[in-house]
Amino acid sequence: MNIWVIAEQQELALELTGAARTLSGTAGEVITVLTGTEAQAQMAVKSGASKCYYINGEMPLENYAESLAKALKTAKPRLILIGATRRGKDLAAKIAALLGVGCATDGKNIEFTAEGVKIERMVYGGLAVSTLISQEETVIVTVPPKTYEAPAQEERTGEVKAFTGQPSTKVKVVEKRAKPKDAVNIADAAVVVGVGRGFAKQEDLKLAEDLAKVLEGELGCSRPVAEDLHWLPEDRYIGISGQNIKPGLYLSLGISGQVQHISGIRDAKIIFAVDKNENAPIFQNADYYIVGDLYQVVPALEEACKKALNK
Ligand SMILES: Cc1cc2nc3c(=O)[nH]c(=O)nc-3n(C[C@H](O)[C@H](O)[C@H](O)COP(=O)(O)OP(=O)(O)OC[C@H]3O[C@@H](n4cnc5c(N)ncnc54)[C@H](O)[C@@H]3O)c2cc1C
Repeated sequence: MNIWVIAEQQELALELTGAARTLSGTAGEVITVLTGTEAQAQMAVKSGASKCYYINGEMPLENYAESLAKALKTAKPRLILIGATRRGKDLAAKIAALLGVGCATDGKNIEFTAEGVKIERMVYGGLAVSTLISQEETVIVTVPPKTYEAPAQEERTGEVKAFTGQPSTKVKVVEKRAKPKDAVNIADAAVVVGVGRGFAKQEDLKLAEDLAKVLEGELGCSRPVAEDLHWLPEDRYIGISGQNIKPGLYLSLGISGQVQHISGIRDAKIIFAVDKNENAPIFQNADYYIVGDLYQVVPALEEACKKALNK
């Protein structure tokens, strides 16, 4: 089975290339297209790509929809995996329309079966799983970061080429400025301390920061803390429209636990929640919890952790 992978982020390109290699078996071709350098493309080959095209130009990925669709029309892969970043989702919709094929968003547990390509997707904000079988000749699936593990790099050879298709856009890039971004990616943190609207003031987040420091963890938050209150950067909010995290420990402080937040913490190994409302929905998803005022509980937790960890 031939599979194309298209991703704008290096790590995601490797995750999807590894998944595609497993799905296609040794005989199938895996063609990866990534935005990046030749060296990054070489890494995709070592992750299982038979060929890798790199796009190292000025234009964002979605502007290559037409030229990529042209290449895909000729190649006719059975499956096209596209990294579900904002740009990737835009690109997937455009390519699906140009090729006239179906597009399943946020897919996981993808399998080739006798009936077709089986794809699982979370629906209703993560409350249910829908299973689709695509019997089309080609199907597009967008896959969020961290759905698959990036494989170990192996000594492999494959073709690496600059993508020659041109971007189609009337927009001209006049200047590029890096968006101020947190150096930390909470999706990779082993311990995440999540803060919610249970904190009355921004200064009070210091309590959570201190606890996170003792636990050598990172601070995450609910969406309103980042988007409405602007107390933390947007790449720290967790949930269906934010980050999916997979820490060993997620410590939720003053977060009610609405389904949109829970969707991002489902893969945490241990969820520990603190909320003053004994009926807070977060408790239904927590392994351990304390009903109490976080202004009293968090300093006590910090002390207890310091003692337990000899800090
Ligand atoms: C389309 C859509 C997408 C969304 N996506 C996301 C998403 O990705 N991520 C996300 O987080 N949200 C998302 N939301 C918002 C979500 O529905 C909730 O509104 C949000 O998660 C609530 O944030 P919160 O728990 O911090 O605040 P609240 O719901 O207000 O909860 C605050 C909690 O703090 C507790 N509390 C108050 N004071 C104290 C105290 N002193 N000590 C202890 N506990 C205290 C309260 O009992 C309460 O449980 C989305 C909503 C929509 C409609």
